[in-house]
Amino acid sequence: MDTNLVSSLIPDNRAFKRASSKLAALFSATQHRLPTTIGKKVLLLAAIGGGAFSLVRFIKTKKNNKQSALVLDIKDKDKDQPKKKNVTRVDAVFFRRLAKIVKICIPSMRSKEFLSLLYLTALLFARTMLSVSIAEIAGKNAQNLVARKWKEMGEGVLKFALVSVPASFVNSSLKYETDMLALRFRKRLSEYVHKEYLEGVNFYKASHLGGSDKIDNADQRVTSDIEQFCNSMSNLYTTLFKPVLDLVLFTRKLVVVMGWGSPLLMFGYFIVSGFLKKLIMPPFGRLTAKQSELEGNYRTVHQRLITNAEEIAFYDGSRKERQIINLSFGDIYNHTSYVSYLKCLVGIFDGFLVKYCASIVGYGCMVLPIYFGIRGSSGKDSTELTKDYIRNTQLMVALSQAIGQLVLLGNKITNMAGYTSRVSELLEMIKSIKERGTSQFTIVHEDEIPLSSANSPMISDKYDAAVDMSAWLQEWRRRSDELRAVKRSLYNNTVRQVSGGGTFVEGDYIKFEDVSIVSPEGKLLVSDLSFQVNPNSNVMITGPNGSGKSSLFRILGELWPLHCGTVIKPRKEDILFVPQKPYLVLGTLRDQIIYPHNAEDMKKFGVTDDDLQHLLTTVDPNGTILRQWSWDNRKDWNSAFSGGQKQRIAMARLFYHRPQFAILDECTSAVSDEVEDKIYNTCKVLGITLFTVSHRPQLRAHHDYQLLFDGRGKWEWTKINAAEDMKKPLSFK
Ligand SMILES: Nc1ncnc2c1ncn2[C@@H]1O[C@H](COP(=O)(O)OP(=O)(O)OP(=O)(O)O)[C@@H](O)[C@H]1O
Repeated sequence: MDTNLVSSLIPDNRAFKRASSKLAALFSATQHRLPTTIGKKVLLLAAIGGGAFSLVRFIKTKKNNKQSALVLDIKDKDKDQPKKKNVTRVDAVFFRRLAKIVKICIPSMRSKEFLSLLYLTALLFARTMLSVSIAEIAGKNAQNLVARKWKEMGEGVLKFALVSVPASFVNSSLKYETDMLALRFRKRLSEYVHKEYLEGVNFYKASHLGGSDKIDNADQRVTSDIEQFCNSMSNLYTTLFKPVLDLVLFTRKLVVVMGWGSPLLMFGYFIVSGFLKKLIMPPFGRLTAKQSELEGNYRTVHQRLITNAEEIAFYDGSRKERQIINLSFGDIYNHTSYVSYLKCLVGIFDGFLVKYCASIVGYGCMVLPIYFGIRGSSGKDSTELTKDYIRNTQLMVALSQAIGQLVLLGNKITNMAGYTSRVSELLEMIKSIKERGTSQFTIVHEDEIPLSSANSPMISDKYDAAVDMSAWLQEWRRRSDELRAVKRSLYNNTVRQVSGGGTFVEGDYIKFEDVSIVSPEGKLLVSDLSFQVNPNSNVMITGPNGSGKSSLFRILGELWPLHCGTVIKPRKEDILFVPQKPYLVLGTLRDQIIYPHNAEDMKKFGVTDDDLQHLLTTVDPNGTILRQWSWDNRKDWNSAFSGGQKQRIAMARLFYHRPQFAILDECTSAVSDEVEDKIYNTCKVLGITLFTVSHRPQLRAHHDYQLLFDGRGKWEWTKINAAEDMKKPLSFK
């Protein structure tokens, strides 16, 4: 502020005059330190450079954000479904939805939440009253100080100390009550959602039945989104109530001491700046909802990793899963940096218009009546003017803060619109599921199947259905032999950390020497196991439930430590595990076959979609999969495929990788005997040596040896005589 203007307001105060002239001297010294022209140039360059840098960053951030939205579509979402309406604006829909949720959070006037709201209101009211009285005391103290009235000054300080006790209590209680209100809202809303979501089989329908009722990231919505919504609602009440109350009280006070002119000027200013702000405001509601969705995706991919940890570990799928998780996090990173940047831009605007410009207008409002000597200021002495000045400054600052907070409230409300839409969608979808409960699914006729399915590779021009399959499989075997070295380069397994007391040795065959299988809980499942499997001699493993069949593979796959003995086995990438529970990765139909490879790996190996089609047709001759989906289709494959289709996909994956050894852990139980025979014959043609866990005697026909566990630690290794043993039960001798 102009120091001369201040001095003129307080003409008798010499100390103040001295201080202000020192300040003015300091100011002018700083101004003259740089030659003016150079200083201006430097400032101009800095401003242009800063502006250009900000612009480039803004464009870059915006571009990144767009790319991520295009590339990172990794959600378990059916793209063929029509888009759900997603309203995240602050409009009538928002207020309607908000009113519905508020009704759930505050069910009655006698509810805890309503009482909590009343208490919070009383605290807010008390805080404003205390602020007004602190402003009065501060003004009086300043007056007494300037007038050197030490006794009154002492009383003033004492009053200040007395007021500070309830002020501290009120401030801390306000924070506590706001948090508690949010927690109470969350309890109500969560319990309501739990009741609806877990009623009957709603949770199943919500996550497994497709269509517009399908809830994506239900867990994220129920846990995080509800919490965020309740926090923002509780905070909104506090931040809305305070400025409104301040506005009324401080305006009243100001009108008494300064008349209507100054407050009206202040209001006018904020109405204009509020309008300007609305013009430039980015769609923060939609961006907040998007942020929650991305956080939900990120949570989902981590959750999938935990749920399917064993299957992924068996497939050695960490590389692919890392890509998926990084992609999902990258999406969050890009989006968050874009939103932060927009917030920064809006913050610059807010700071300029709402804080600094408002202060300038405030000073104008305060100084002009004194300057022109209106409202009785002309006859006042310096102590009176100092008192007025300090009191009016505090009132004006409080008023401008109150109006500023109301203008800034727009940011909070748009943010809240995002959470409101996420929570409302959840409630609306659950309601729709409940209402649809007994309705039937609509039959879609062949000619109504969407275009993407009509493009399915089954009718692709390139695919030659009449090709001689056994010749094609021989050719595939030759090609995959050539590719083995390239595939090996994908994994860096030469140095392996082996935990436990036993030894792993690399070899061209599988051999167990005096190996005991011990469970993580220390239970001895099989003791001193010794056998050898050479290439092209298949082994069948049988035994009662829980006898340690899968555990044998956990050791072979190095998921469990080797307790004792020696295991000789080929490199990790030469053994493929096909677990009991077929694992389906997030991604396209193509990704399901080539897992844990990705599309780039497949291209690198020279494998085409037609090759994949041949492989899939081997296990799915009627085309139950390819007639429905094309290679680029993305689905929630766990729900989309039937049990048998999942197993067929797992087998096509086995043929794609064509390892030297394959471990089949009861993974053909859901396909017909005919398809099962076909699968085993194809493995023979491709030269895959099998290790099969099965309880079905007829599978002996495809195996050379049998390893039998008795469930009490004993085992038996026998040569299979298919003709004799076919009908024998699979029991210990
Ligand atoms: N992660 C684990 N922690 C503790 N115990 C485990 C774990 N995994 C398996 N077990 C135990 O090890 C034992 C053998 O399990 P395994 O899965 O090898 O049985 P299985 O012979 O394959 O049975 P099934 O025929 O039912 O598949 C079981 O008693 C099981 O409870």
